Amino acid sequence: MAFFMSWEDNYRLWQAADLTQDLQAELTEMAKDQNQLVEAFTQPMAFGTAGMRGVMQPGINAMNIYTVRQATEGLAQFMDQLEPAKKAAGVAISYDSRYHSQEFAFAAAGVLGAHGIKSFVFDSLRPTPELSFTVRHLKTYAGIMITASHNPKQYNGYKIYGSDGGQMPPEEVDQIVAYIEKVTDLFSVKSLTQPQLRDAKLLQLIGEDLDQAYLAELATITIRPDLIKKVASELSLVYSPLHGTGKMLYDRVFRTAGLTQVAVVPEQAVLDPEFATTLFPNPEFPQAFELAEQLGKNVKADLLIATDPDADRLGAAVRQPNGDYHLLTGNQIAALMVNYILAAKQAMNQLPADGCIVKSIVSSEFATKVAANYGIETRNVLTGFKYIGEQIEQMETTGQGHFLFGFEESYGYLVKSFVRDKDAMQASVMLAEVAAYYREQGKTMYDGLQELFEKYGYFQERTVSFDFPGLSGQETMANVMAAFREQPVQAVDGVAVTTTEDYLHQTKTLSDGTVTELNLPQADVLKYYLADETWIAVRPSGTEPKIKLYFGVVGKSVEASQAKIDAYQAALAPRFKN
Ligand SMILES: O=P(O)(O)OC[C@H]1O[C@H](O)[C@H](O)[C@@H](O)[C@@H]1O
Repeated sequence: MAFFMSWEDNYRLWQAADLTQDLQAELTEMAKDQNQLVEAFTQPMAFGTAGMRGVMQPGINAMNIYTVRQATEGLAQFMDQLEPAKKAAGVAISYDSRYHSQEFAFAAAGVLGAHGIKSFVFDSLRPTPELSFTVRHLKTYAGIMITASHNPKQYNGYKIYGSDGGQMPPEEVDQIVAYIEKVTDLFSVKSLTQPQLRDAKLLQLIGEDLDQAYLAELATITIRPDLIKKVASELSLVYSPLHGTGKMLYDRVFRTAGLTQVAVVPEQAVLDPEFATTLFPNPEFPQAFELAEQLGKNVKADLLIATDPDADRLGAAVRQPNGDYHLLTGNQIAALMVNYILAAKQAMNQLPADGCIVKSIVSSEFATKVAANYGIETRNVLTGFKYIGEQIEQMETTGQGHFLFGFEESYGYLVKSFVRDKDAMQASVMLAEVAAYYREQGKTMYDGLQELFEKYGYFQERTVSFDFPGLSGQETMANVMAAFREQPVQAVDGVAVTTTEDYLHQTKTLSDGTVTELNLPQADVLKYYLADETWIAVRPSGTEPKIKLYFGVVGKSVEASQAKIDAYQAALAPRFKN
């Protein structure tokens, strides 16, 4: 498929192709709406924050068997020019509960097989973090995860992992993308069938063997098993896999950690590509917790946990004194875990002097402040867990720094480095242990959060998204970002901006005009620091057609902090008008 062809030419090629029956029918349906054709046939899919993600439909800007083969052909050609041992190390492949996920996984194996590259494919769906673990455990050269994470059911996606188990960083992905772009005829990519792969010994199914190895590592997450044991009979949890891969392991994960009172939300423990009980299978949205809350009230659960369909994100709600549930934000969950991990390790004399936590530049300073109290450094990276993975790799190869925790505000956390992406299985165990910690003191996690607020300040954050769908949306987003640079923000709601960081130009500008260089990779992000400890960031999302506006404030109460955010949001909102 030529990339510089008009959408009409691309569309004609697809019309003439011998498509699968489903895609043929969908193409006929799409023909009724020219806008849809323009969207699907103008430009190919891009690799964003978390790989390639798009709606499942015909087209070059869509997820379908042909674009999956095309992407894999690029990876295979890239691997062809590696030294033989690396190529021979093969590729691990997993997939989630979405429509076509398994089909795409085996399609990828088929293309790799046509290049003589061996695939290790899961016998059924497994979490993204388990795939990351598998790449490291089997020492494969790369990994592929077929998932659109928490996106709606119409979407699917393709993530590539490097041999360290982290999502491949942009420099390597760019090399692979250069190969992908050369695959101009999507319909002639060679692919072996499963029997052919097996005959050629280029396919190995994996499953229980990897589960056991991963579970053995998960068993090491608990810092104080004694604590859990002590309160296990009273600590009640509700868990929901939101119709996805968390279902495969949660039971054994919690049991291994010593948690005995775990009730699963039965309707959401059904593997379902429709995600029928959720508006969005995303634990960031309160609606995803409706059924968990009902069950929680029945069993008087202390803690509700939900993981997204590929089990890399985790959301949680804690019981308040009146019996209602309080949804925690990703930043609060991280602060609670950081506080517990550091306190427990310090008490056990296990806190390394060069320990550090890693977070993204759009995540809260709450955890930073907690960590500083224990003398622990916080490193900041760009959005994307791959950058946290990169830091871990650096610490382990240089011996400088000791990874203690990684997180992003977008509900992603990592406790231990046997996985190099966010891991909701690890986080589930750790959060349950935090609940046990408070329970043992006769408190709830809600009380614990209030204590942290009182000690460190009432940190509150909010992420507001402005949607700009379609090709025209891309242009509008570019204009909005350009306007932020052309008419710089000097004050917000009357509060002066003291520092502006522009990650695209890699500059840090103080209000007196002094400019210094930022030492993070280039990215379209602007971050403002205000005179009152507030920070505000703005960036186009790398996974969805939207601009995200982030606020982080500290105040004397939750209400005061929230009121500040309201005022700042109102002041900046006009900049996002179309
Ligand atoms: O803000 P975005 O670019 O949409 O990314 C939001 C999140 O998307 C995915 O979950 C990535 O794995 C995360 O690393 C990222 O934080």
